[in-house]
Amino acid sequence: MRVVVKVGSSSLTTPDGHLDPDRIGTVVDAVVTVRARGDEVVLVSSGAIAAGLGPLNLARRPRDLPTQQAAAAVGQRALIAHYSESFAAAGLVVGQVLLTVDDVSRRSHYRNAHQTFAKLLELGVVPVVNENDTVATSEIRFGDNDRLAALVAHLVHADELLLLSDVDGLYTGHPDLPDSQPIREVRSEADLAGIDVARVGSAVGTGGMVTKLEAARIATAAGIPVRLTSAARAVEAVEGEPVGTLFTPTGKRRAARLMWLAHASETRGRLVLDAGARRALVERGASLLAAGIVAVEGDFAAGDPVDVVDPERVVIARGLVNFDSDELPEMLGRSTADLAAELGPEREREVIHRDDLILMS
Ligand SMILES: Nc1ncnc2c1ncn2[C@@H]1O[C@H](COP(=O)(O)OP(=O)(O)O)[C@@H](O)[C@H]1O
Ligand SMILES: N[C@@H](CCC(=O)OP(=O)(O)O)C(=O)O
Repeated sequence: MRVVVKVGSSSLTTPDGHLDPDRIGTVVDAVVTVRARGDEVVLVSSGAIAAGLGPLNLARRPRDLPTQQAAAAVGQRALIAHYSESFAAAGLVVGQVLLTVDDVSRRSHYRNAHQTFAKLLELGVVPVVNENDTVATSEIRFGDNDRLAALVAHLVHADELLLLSDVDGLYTGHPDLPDSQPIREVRSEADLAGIDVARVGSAVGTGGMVTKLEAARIATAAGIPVRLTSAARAVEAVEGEPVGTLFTPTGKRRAARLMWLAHASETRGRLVLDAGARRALVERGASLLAAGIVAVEGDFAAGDPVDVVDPERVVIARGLVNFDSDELPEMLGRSTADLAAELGPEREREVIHRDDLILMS
């Protein structure tokens, strides 16, 4: 059994921007409980920026990226020092893993990260993961660690993802509102209809409940169950108590390549399909041929991820394109046989092969 535990900034730090030893202690206890029964655990911990505020005399979470990066550099050191000491007391060694979007979205990096985790777990280390905030720029930033945790859960082939926050589960509306009711189980998207997650959460956390639901969607679609509860109930959660909200799997594990394609990659352009090509992709699971494309938008190279949109510009799929954006215009609407005859055999390929295509709905 392999568990990924993700804990948010609001559950680890005091409002004045320092680490809260008692609250970190409950998370450490949960990890130690998992390890004591012989299971493996990866800890995804936020809190670097929040823990850097106090030492830098910053009153609140900075809005600008350079100050966030500086705070993260200071706070991450304190965070990992605290974890190292706490886990050492239980005889466990900590390894720090700082990831960028590229590490979970580029195929070669993904493989590399997978091997690193495999070795750390084999050696009995507790990997403590965070985004590499000090180098991540705004364009390539996760920002919140919820989605990062879901992608890490897929990366390490986790059996469960535990999201720990300052709230003890999902509610029908903001938990401060008197009418909000707890939700014990989410089995499909339909169970989320009418649930209000619009209001943001704590002052130090990012994304609120919205990013947690996104993380739950990513993980459950890949066959990984997700439990959302408060950090205070972490030990009960890892002991299998039915605390918080359980999101049950909705899909099966997918190839890592398709996982990052759907959830982590940034597309470089769009291919607009005609109605026939749309049907071929959606109903028959066919590859995308030049004959069914009516327009090409953006500037991309062969191998880049692109969005595939229908005539109304609704995204229906994402795929790895086999041609550069400047090669495609002369190919549009033409049959594969024509392309081969007029432009050479290298143009005979499908524009996106079905194995490199993922339907988005
Ligand atoms: N429907 C809802 N159910 C539960 N919490 C909600 C809901 N809508 C908004 N929230 C807010 O989301 C917050 C958790 O998000 P966040 O502060 O980003 O946490 P973390 O730092 O743990 O990632 C909760 O404290 C809560 O105030
Ligand atoms: N990587 C950032 C995490 C950002 C963040 O606030 O995430 P979260 O508290 O999980 O919503 C940090 O360590 O400060």
